[in-house]
Amino acid sequence: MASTVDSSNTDLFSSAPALQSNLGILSPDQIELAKILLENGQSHLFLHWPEQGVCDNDKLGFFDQIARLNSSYPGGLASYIKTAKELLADSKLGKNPYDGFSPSVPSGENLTFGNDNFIDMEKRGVVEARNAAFVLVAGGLGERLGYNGIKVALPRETTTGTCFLQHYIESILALQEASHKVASDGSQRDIPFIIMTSDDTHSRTLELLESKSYFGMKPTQVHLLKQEKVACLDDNDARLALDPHNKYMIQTKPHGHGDVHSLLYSSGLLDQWLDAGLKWVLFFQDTNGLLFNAIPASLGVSATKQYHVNSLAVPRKAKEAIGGITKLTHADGRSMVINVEYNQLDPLLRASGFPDGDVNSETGYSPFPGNINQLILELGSYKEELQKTGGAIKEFVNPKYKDSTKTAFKSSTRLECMMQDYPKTLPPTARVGFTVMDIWLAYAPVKNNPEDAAKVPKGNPYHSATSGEMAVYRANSRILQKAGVKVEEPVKEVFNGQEVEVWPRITWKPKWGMIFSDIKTKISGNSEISQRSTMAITGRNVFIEDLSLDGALIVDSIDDAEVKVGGSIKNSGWTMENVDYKDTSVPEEIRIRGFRFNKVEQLEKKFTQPGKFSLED
Ligand SMILES: O=c1ccn([C@@H]2O[C@H](COP(=O)(O)OP(=O)(O)O[C@H]3OC[C@@H](O)[C@H](O)[C@H]3O)[C@@H](O)[C@H]2O)c(=O)[nH]1
Ligand SMILES: [Mg+2]
Repeated sequence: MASTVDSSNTDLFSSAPALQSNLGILSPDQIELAKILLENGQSHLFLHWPEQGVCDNDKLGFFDQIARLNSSYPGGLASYIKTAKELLADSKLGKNPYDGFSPSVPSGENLTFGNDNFIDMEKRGVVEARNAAFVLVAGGLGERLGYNGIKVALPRETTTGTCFLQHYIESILALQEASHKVASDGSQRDIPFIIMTSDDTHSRTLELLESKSYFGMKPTQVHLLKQEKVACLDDNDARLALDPHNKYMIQTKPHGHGDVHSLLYSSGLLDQWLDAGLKWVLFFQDTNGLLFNAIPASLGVSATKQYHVNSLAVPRKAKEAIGGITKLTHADGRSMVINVEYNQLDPLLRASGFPDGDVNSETGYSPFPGNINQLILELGSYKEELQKTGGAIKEFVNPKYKDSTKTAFKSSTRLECMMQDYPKTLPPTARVGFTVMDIWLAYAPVKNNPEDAAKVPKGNPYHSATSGEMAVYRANSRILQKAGVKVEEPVKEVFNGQEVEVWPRITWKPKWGMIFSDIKTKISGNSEISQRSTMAITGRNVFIEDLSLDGALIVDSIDDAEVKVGGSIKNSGWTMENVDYKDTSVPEEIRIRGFRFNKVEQLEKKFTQPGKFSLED
């Protein structure tokens, strides 16, 4: 219905005379949006508007943005403002969002790398992988890291320089292939890969994919879903904030990774996946170089236990910036197992019979497992739930108040939501579980800049570019140790003010070995690798047999070449040089690590012909 200004809303518009005098330039739809704003206490947005004829294009631009904000939020701006007022009032009162619930330590599935159960779970996971879709949430700016590029373009490790996105794609492709090999009907299916982006990351993510031919994935296999930002709020009345640089624009900020559910729901992909027979949706975050060490076994757990929701977790250090998986039991008997975010765990515990708050137990860890925000959801029940909720996730607000009167904010705030809050609306019959794995195997995110990382309490993980890379070498070294290789123990070194274990710099492509039983088939005899060594395997059929490595070795081969890597290899190798993070003459992705390699000498072998070879060939 075309809308005009009739007698019933002259009152409304007379509350904003500057807007009223401009109604002539607005379309009926825009007038409708203006009404929504005025009805919801937003007349301040027009106070500075000059008379009609001045800056009219800016005014129309303003309404373009309002239309976007209104259509991209379930229930529109009116609903956003209403929720904001309620949450801001609760926050001002200091209301505990977990009121009525008491926390306790939940019990979950524990996996130990390399034992029989782990190996069985990995094999089961590989069978299931062909029924999975992967969803990467990568809309965040990474403010804590402060890196200027997109985080998925950062090298996971600098021995090969492979970036996170490439590693993720190659891991999914390796799983896809391994899964087809064991599929009973032998049919082929491409595992869908979804990336949630935002205005901050979208074009750079797309450019990276296109410039690298999607790292070998079919472009049709990859879908980008862009999340929109939400309006910022200036005060407890949820008055929308104007952009400090443009008075005809609302300031916006990210709404959080919880948007992924409504985006997936509205994309129509879930129905396609169900029709195609898929069973699992796996969510993961932008910078965890160890993640795919944990995927096959935990997918196996989901399948075996028939979990609707399976969250991956690692032992958590008190006050570490990762959420705690908690059992919350309500006075009325309801209970749920859910992530309590790291900034809320301490106050929740203090308010409910744990006077010391978030502290380590006698094990040296928090009794609450740490959420690594890798979720495995069963597709059927997920779709059913989203049909009820439309993908809306419980929101929260986290204003930073100027003072104890809690009336003014230090800077504008906004509503946020988190993807791991998805189980909050599930019925009590839902099978919600979690799987705990070793930190060295499963979790090493890159979130903190060097300065903040160096200030992390002693013994807590740094979550920096330095620790993220060192964790890849540690995990690979330990996996080879378990497979029978004598890998020399690490030395401690300090980079960018952080003391880390430096293991031999061992890397391989996912297709070389995705699960432990595969890796073991690639290793035989008695092999040893010294601490100062570097070993990069980029070929598939590379077999390590009676190798003694003290230096640097790079082996690349085509799939049809079978290469035996053995004998004694000794050279000057690659040394590590300290780099200061403040030294802007060094590229940012290197200096945030605090070291770079000096490639003094290496044995580099490439096998480009089919056949059987050994290193001497
Ligand atoms: O609006 C957003 C915000 C974030 N994200 C993505 O969500 C992921 C996580 O973002 P952050 O790194 O800021 O998350 P945080 O470190 O604050 O906490 C997150 O990871 C650690 C877990 O223990 C926490 O429970 C979880 O919330 C990233 O991949 C980021 O790109 C979005 O896609 N959109
Ligand atoms: Mg964050």
